[in-house]
Amino acid sequence: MNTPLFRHIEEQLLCNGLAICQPFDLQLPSTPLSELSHPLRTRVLNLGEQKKLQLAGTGREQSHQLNRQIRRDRIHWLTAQDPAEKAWLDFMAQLQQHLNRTLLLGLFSYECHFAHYQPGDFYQKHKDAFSGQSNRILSTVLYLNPDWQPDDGGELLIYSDEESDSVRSRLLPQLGTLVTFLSEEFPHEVLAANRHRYSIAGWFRLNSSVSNRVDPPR
Ligand SMILES: O=C(O)CCC(=O)C(=O)O
Ligand SMILES: [Fe+2]
Repeated sequence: MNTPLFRHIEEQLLCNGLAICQPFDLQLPSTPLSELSHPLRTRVLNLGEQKKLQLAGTGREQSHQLNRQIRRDRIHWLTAQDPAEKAWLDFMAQLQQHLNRTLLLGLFSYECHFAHYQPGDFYQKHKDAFSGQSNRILSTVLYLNPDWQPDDGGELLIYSDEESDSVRSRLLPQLGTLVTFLSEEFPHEVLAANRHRYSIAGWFRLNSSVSNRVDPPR
């Protein structure tokens, strides 16, 4: 059922290391992303009301104060307990299977969290993985904001490489847009918005188990 979408992601990843899927892409007449996104937006709004979104960190050793200079979002990890969250995890499990079959990526697990950026919040230029130091291989972001306008800000900037400041893609966080990219390849940055900005950021990982110890997700 999701084959055209998965094939689109597969082909773009193969050519560019980066795949952008927009809900009204004419090449993808029946993308399920809009359908999946609505209940996920409702869910993250509820989590916000229940104060279940927590300040995010960027690494265990870093102090809270330093984190605040790098990223300002609040997060909540998805689990299969909630039906909307489970639907997203199931969908990503299908994508994992597809990419392993077609691109032989050896993706082993997927972890993801909701993120809420309040007006003015940002995430400075960073990479999600550094070669040899992490088993995060593929990053994904699904956006959950209906009617996002260019004036609202909050774009995701994806840079060509570490050295240059040349922006390869600039993306509005529009409801149902999904971006997938190789975690070690692309530095990226979230610009401050003047609206509340919701998303699901996730990572496929390789298995880095040693001596029969299976690496836990996260
Ligand atoms: O929300 C986005 O556009 C990207 C978020 C991000 O880069 C991250 O959470 O690592
Ligand atoms: Fe990131």
